[in-house]
Amino acid sequence: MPVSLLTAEQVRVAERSTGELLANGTLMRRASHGVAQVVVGRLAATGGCYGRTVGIVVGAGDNGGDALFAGAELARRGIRVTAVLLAPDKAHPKALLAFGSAGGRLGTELPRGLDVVIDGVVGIGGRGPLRPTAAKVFAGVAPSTVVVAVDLPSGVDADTGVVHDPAVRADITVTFGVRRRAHLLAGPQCGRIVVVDIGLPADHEGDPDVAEEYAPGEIRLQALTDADIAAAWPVPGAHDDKYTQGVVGVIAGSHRYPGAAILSTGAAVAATSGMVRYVGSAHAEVVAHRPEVVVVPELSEAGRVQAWVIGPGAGTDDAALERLRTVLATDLPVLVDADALTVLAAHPDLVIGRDAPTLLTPHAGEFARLTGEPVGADRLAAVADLAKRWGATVLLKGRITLVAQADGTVYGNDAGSSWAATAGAGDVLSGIAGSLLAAGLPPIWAGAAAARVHAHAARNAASGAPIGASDLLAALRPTIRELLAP
Ligand SMILES: NC(=O)C1=CN([C@@H]2O[C@H](COP(=O)(O)OP(=O)(O)OC[C@H]3O[C@@H](n4cnc5c(N)ncnc54)[C@H](OP(=O)(O)O)[C@@H]3O)[C@@H](O)[C@H]2O)[C@@H](O)CC1
Ligand SMILES: Nc1ncnc2c1ncn2[C@@H]1O[C@H](COP(=O)(O)OP(=O)(O)O)[C@@H](O)[C@H]1O
Ligand SMILES: [K+]
Repeated sequence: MPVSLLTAEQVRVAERSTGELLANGTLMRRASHGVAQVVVGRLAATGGCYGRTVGIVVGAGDNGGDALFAGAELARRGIRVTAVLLAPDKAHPKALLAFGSAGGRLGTELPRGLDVVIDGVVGIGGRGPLRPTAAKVFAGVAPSTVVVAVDLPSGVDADTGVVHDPAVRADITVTFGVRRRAHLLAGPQCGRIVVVDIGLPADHEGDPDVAEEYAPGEIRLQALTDADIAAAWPVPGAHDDKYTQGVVGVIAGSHRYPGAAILSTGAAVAATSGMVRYVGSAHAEVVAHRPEVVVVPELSEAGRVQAWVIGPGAGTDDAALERLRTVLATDLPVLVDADALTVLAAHPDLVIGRDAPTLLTPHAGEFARLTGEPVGADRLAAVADLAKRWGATVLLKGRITLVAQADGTVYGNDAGSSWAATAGAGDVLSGIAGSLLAAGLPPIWAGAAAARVHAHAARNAASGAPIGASDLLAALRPTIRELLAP
């Protein structure tokens, strides 16, 4: 089941729904216990707890309360804990008392050479960047110190994932009950994310939607899991043949840029069974790499397909516009990428009002061409807005890929590494997503599943060293095998 990522307000609604547990502080005790356990686990794995040193940076709200209660628990285990209170008169009174009784010390700055620092400056109540006093404290933290953020790294916006400057960069983020949007949108800033069960309804009823109510058109952010994707991935059945599984047509590449055609068709061949057609002037090169691709130079000669991919390395001249016009006039799903997006930017009417599914796959530069302005810091709002205005599904590329449907549903994927930031990687993505579209997956699923498999393949191919797009392509089949039969 896709994982939901909630806004700060939705998290507060979920917390309020527990009634007494919130009012009597049980939730906070569970949350702080979770934080302490993570820190203990980390110390235990690297030599044990006794005599180790932990610093706590404490803000004015309940996030600081969590940190202080966690600090009390750590102090009782023989750890030397020092807390810096950023707003001493506002620090959570009960937590401060517990911290002092357990033997925790207060300081005006953090000791040097700490094993762990706990960021309890702000959580979902935070606004804007770290304030100067907090920034000064974190500036003195050594790179070898493990930074554990309570709920969110402070300075990261809970709803948009915008990483303000300065902000805390965490190695581990411990959160409570349900994931916040920033845990996906600012994944690299959060480090490893640990979700602690604090007894919110959503934890127990197996339904992450319990806490959520959405008005029509409101953004609803989710992440597909490997299990979701494996369940949806097209696998041929006993009565399938090459046609029944969906034929994808790829219009890509040129004499000048044959590589895009080879990468896109190669990915389409690897991603699903069935059949791949190719239209374009790189047909000889495509067949030389993949003899199973059925190639023709002209669109008018192409046989039937169930979805089109158009654009990678395909040019932006009048002929390219005509081909784009022709495929978008069909009632087939169409994936528009690369050069075709540049052409489309001048002719948005070709997509707006189209009844059949359309998947646009821009990187940030192409996105700016489509909308006339940069993506901006709030990528989620930007991609959801374009999808809504154009009535299309939009996949915005990057380390965090966001795929937005016109109704406000957005699937996000953190690639987990950035090895895919290499020329031609987008051509591979287009082939994967196109073949999934041809197999009948809705565009948001085709885009999100392709992005996740693409990211896994990049990581597998790289395993610690740089890759080119051909390496990513070669890793696709083993990656899909691993996904389907883990
Ligand atoms: N509800 C529950 O049951 C549970 C809640 N839980 C925990 O509570 C957290 C939410 O607590 P919260 O609502 O008190 O807000 P919180 O994130 O501590 O920050 C607000 C304070 O920070 C300040 N401030 C704002 N921006 C700032 C900045 N940039 N830099 C510095 N300071 C800044 C601002 O004060 P100001 O200085 O502006 O007066 C404001 O008072 C949540 O994330 C989770 O950890 C868990 O225990 C589970 C159960
Ligand atoms: N920093 C990054 N981390 C992870 N993946 C990335 C990063 N930057 C780009 N990618 C992925 O690599 C691919 C690049 O696509 P694109 O920019 O169209 O490249 P090209 O046009 O050269 O094929 C996309 O799938 C994108 O999501
Ligand atoms: K925090």
